[in-house]
Amino acid sequence: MPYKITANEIKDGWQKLIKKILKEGKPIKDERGTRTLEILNAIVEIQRPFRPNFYHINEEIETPKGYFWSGEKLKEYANQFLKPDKKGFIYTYGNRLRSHFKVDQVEEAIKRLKNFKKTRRATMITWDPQVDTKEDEVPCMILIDFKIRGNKLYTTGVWRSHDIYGAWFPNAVGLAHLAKYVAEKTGTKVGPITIHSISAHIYEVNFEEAKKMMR
Ligand SMILES: O=c1ccn([C@H]2C[C@H](O)[C@@H](COP(=O)(O)O)O2)c(=O)[nH]1
Repeated sequence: MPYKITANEIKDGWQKLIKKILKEGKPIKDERGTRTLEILNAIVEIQRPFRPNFYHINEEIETPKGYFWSGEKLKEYANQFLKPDKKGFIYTYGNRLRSHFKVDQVEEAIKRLKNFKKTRRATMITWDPQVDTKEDEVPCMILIDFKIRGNKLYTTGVWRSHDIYGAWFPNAVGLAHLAKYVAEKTGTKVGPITIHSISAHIYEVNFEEAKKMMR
């Protein structure tokens, strides 16, 4: 059975998911020989990824206290979701979405949403079978989908494999920034963001930090 979590903000969704894995995760050794605790098919819905303020400017995403992803580093990472340039990395999500396949999937999705608001076809992928069936470092976020319903933009991301302590939070912030961009371009409001992690795991080296973060 999938695990369903609903949260107001990204930070709350992350904490609830960590708790779930620490409590119910099964020990799995991955193909690098590293120990993890894992649950399969964790689906987290974040209802308000951005905390609105009175004037709707400088909307904020709160970072968990003491967490190593924050400030400029987090902003820079989140921006990568929108940048076509992979800047020497093996892959980046922005590159896969906007340039790698010789099509800007973000702009194409926006076009479809503008042409027909309730379209079910505003979907983007990152997995390139030509490359990713052979390489070791391959994208974890595989698919992003947008739906407009009631003038709200619903964003869904699917991760084949998700490091919940080390990467889920910045990944979610990146997805939220992408959603914001698409919402602005389509004249909609950022609605819920749903993150489906097929393998949701925490590495053994992070167990203690993860527990501390829950206090
Ligand atoms: O955006 C990313 C990129 C990587 N990872 C994590 C997931 C896994 O812990 C690891 C990749 O290992 P494999 O699933 O490829 O073995 O990196 C993420 O969580 N998010």
